[in-house]
Amino acid sequence: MLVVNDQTSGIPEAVGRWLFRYRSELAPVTAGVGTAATGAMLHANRPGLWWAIALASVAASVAVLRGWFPHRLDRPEERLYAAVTVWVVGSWLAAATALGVGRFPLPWLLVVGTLAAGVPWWAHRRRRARVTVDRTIQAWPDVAESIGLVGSRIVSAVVDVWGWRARVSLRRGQTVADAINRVPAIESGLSARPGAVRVTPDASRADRFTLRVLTRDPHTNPIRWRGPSATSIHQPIELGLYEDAASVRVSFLRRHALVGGIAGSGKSGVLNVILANLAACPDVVLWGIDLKGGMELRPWAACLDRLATSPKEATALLRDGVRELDGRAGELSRRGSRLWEPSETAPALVIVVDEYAELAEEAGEALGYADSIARRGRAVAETLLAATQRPTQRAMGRKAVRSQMDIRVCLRVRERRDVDLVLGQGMLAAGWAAHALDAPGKFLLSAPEADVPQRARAYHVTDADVRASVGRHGSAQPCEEDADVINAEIVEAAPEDGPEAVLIEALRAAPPPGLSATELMRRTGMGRTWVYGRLQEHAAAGRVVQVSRGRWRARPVDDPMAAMAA
Ligand SMILES: Nc1ncnc2c1ncn2[C@@H]1O[C@H](COP(=O)(O)OP(=O)(O)OP(=O)(O)O)[C@@H](O)[C@H]1O
Repeated sequence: MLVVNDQTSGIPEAVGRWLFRYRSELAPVTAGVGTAATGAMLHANRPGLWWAIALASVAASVAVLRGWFPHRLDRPEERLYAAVTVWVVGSWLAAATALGVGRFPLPWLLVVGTLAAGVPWWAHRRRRARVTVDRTIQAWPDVAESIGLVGSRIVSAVVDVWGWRARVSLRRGQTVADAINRVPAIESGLSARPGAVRVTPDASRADRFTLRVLTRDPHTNPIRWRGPSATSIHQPIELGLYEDAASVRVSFLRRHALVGGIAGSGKSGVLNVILANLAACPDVVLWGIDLKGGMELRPWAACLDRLATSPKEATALLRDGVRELDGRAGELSRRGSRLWEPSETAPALVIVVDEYAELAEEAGEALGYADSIARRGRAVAETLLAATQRPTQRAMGRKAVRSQMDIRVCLRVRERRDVDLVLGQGMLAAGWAAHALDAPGKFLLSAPEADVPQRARAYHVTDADVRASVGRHGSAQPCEEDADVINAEIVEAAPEDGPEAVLIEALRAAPPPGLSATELMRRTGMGRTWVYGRLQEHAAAGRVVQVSRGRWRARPVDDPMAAMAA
């Protein structure tokens, strides 16, 4: 008897629990039944109210359509659905109030209307996601217990385009590192796909973290590059997109950068994005070192003032980089300033080194120069941008280059411990799981403006994009001018000897595409500042023209543009 009682009391409870659990799915049916009951009640008590109900339903549907309420309906298609539903329900209710719920064809209309309105409701992705989140919040205490985060709570949760995110509060004594170490367990506890969960520390509270569950990977497809985001080194460069579609923006002004990742992880792809932006900045001069025979950087040759493809050239390039640095430092101290502000006439110098490990192996002497630039280059806007597979001590040389890298772009690494190698000690434990990145171009960025491990994917710069960039920003092709017809004024301005005489002679004899500032520095033996200073003065006096970005020559006498400028 006692058993029978237990069973009978258990059935309504189970049904109640089931109804409550599936309340969202049952909402159209509940609304249909509720509307019929209200119609029956109104018809029995206030049948004359039908016109007020009809008017109210029109007013309410207009208000919904205009977005006056409810505010969480932020998409036009959702508002349209809600407005039509309100109007149809209101109209049916008005008819039922006047005529009675049982009058033909009102019952049939109610059934058909409930099903018709139910289909979009049941199919709606955001609603289903919301329901999943609600259920997850309810089930979290059990999940937390089984994954070893007993006592943690979901404080709030929102659904987004790719899944949902929640703020999780930890029990006293638990840390974000505990959650990070349990990411695979969380995925299992939530029955999510492997790789779907992200745990991000909360910068303001050590006992909280953001849990992100991606039902779909936003980075499945390559993201087409949309053109340069910067026209000056003073502006941040957009490297790609985070998983929430926000762009990854980072400033390269006065910062050395390291791009690390296994072969095929997309290092050259990231370098291409950076180069495509820097090439569009007239206040930047680019030098390149590519000891893989120029395979990666040669397509950019026309945008590089110098390209070294052999150990000897690389050593000479970095040695000149140090000379340039010294020249700039001297110039700064003469001016009494602390920082070199890059401009078109005093550009920043960025030295790009593809596969830095080759440099360490084949041009040991060059490492000393690179180290010097890494330590002293920031103030004078002379920086390194290095890519390498594994930035070990051996690959980076015994010098301090790696520790000087302010920007770290970490693509996929093979082993967990390589995360710390690229990003710095302790980063793996802090949740920077670069070993779990699963497609080329996916990366984690550590920089002064990016201190949380958010996955991003670099823009995909195609070969055609590189060609277009080089065509737009590279040196001009030789033109048809007669190189011997030059401005007489520059000849008159020439002193008998000294660097000024060498400079003028070089500019006078320059071929139509002009000479780069680097070449002029080499010929005169003077620093960049001196060369640019002289060029500016001659250009202001109309004696010299800038043929293309960073290339100069004496003004031809029959150059009408130059004559106008003069
Ligand atoms: N952001 C990206 N989106 C999509 N595909 C990319 C992206 N970056 C690179 N890839 C593709 O991945 C492949 C490898 O890229 P990449 O050559 O840049 O890798 P890497 O790390 O420089 O390799 P290696 O060390 O061998 O030079 C290429 O086929 C490239 O097209």
